[in-house]
Amino acid sequence: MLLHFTKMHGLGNDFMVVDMVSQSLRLPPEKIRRLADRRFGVGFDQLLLVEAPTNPDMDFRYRIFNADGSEVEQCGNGARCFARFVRDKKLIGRDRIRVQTAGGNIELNIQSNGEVSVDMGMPRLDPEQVPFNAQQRSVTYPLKVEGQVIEVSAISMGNPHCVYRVDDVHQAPVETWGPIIEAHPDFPRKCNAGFMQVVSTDEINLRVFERGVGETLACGTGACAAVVAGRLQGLLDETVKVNLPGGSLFIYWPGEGSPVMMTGAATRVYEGYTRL
Ligand SMILES: N[C@@H](CCC[C@H](N)C(=O)O)C(=O)O
Repeated sequence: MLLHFTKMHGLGNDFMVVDMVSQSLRLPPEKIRRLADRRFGVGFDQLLLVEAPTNPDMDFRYRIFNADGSEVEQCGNGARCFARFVRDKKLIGRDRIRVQTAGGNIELNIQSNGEVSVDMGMPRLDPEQVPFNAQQRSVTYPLKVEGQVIEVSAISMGNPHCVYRVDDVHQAPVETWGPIIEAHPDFPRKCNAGFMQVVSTDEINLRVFERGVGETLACGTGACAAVVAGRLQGLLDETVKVNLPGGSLFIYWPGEGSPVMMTGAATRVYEGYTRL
């Protein structure tokens, strides 16, 4: 059987996007891992499925699978690509698109310059919502990593994030501590490990070791979580430029009680068919 897909990326965080409204197929985890393989398959960080909504107030259901085959709740860079995909394929005629995800409903807005703004919803800050093992909510929490105790933020953007502030992202122990933090027992559903350098009150540098993938060139939900973490620590303004290895995003978060807004590029690379 042939599967039709579109290869897209958001700042180098790359996706295989599949229209499941007009195609029907089963993609078990071992098949997803094979497709994600950069030598034996198409190669991607996440597989994004475009489905009909189960909630009549929504336009689509957006499902996300990591390269390791696990289904996850949210993906920010993927959301921007999702918007471009459904618009370019004429699956919808509007630039404002409401999407249902396992991590909550989000709203996507395609702008006249082609960039996409996403209302990513409210950050979840209570430890049980992340989920994170702590007795009570705090701005930062101690976390034991390789015999050292570091201070981190634990935030859910629909999916779990740990944000650790470093002096210089280029020197940060992303390759060594990333996998340890990702699988840390205090994050019972694992987490995406962000390493954030505050450059000024309106700019940060960020590297993210993503759950189920490894370090990616960009992570949209990671950028949102980092800005929330920085704002709660009193370090950042409402609008922050987030520099990731693959490019920059703009994140706007006025504070608690408000949703996080993310704006950035979404790029189509090519379309293809692959045999399943
Ligand atoms: N690349 C994403 C996040 C994808 C999901 C993540 N790896 C997880 O397991 O939660 C983004 O842009 O947000």
